[in-house]
Amino acid sequence: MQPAARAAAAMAVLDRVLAGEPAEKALTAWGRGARYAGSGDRNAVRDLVFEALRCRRSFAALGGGLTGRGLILGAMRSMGQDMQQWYGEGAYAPAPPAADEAGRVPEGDEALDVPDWLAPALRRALGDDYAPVMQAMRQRAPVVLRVNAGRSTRDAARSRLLAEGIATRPHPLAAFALEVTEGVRKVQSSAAYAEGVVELQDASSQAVVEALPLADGMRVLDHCAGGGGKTLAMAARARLRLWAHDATPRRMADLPPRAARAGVAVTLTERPEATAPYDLVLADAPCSGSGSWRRDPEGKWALTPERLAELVALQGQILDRCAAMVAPAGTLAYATCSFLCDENEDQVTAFLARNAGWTCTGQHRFSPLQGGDGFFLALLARA
Ligand SMILES: C[S@@+](CC[C@H](N)C(=O)[O-])C[C@H]1O[C@@H](n2cnc3c(N)ncnc32)[C@H](O)[C@@H]1O
Repeated sequence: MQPAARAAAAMAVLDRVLAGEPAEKALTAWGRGARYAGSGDRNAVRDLVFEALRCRRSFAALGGGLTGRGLILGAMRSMGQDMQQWYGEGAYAPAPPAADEAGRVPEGDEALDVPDWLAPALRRALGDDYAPVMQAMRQRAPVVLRVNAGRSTRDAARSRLLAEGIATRPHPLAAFALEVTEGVRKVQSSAAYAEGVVELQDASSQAVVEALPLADGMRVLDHCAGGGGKTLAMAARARLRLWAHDATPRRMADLPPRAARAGVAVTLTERPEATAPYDLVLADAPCSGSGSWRRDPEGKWALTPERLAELVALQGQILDRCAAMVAPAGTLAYATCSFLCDENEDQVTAFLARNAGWTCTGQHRFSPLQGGDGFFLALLARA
């Protein structure tokens, strides 16, 4: 496909997304109908779509409207290009911009691609880092691997990956983190991945697990396990007795094969209370996801004040439920991939006010300026 045809395809996919279809679904539907598209074309269309979604507000301003066409026109203009270059590319080239598609230069929160209603809460949470962090959230996220300490050292894993055409460099945020610098698309088909030497995991996610007080022999519950990224990272840190729970058990469907690949044992449970108490309970709670907007840009535009209030209430309930399962002198670790104080520090303050006999022994914020997603971790100790 010519660049013009790829741009036209991205416009059509974006129109479906703007009409309410999830981006992955819209891309799959386009891919099924585009048998002529090779893997390079599919990757290029996908990259364009996700870039336009990360920068939806500013590109719509630059491109003269919130449509698939406006977003791609805005993307071109943000790179100092215009559709002129495509006019020779035949029938698939988008039509030249009309007079009412001139667009305008975005300013302030519009230029930072922040929804107006969220800007005050993000400013409060991020302070002087607000603008640089929001700029960072407009960029594509790095691909980071976690070396499985049970299978390899970081240096040995780097050599293995390099032999398969995947170049990496150590990531400063976590001891076993490697950032992929070349060969990103080869990772999931590599032998190193298939044999459990490496897993895909954001650097802040890894740093959160490194900050947990884990030791051999501990009984540990991952209460919001999802696909099990943190479950497996915890298993790599110490010899634990490990349980994983999720309110939607099918989200854990990949966990048994991933655990087998990594060579660790995890028990999935629908009734975590039945095997309580635990020395440590991790509540990696459902949240706004504001810290991972680079990976899930649709989440930025889908969030509403009502949904945020629901999430804050749910986080409080999860914390209280988890607290009841922590053994005396044990730890409740509360994590979110959110920037917002409502979901982080304020949630901890409210928990301590509701629950006597607990103290907060540490709070950490991980910033995208350190190279990972935005994350928050609070360690709560039971007296
Ligand atoms: C942030 S994700 C977890 C990501 C996961 N820990 C990882 O590292 O890959 C939050 C998870 O919480 C689950 N969840 C939502 N409500 C829950 C509840 N009330 N109790 C337990 N899990 C819940 C969701 O299904 C989702 O999988």
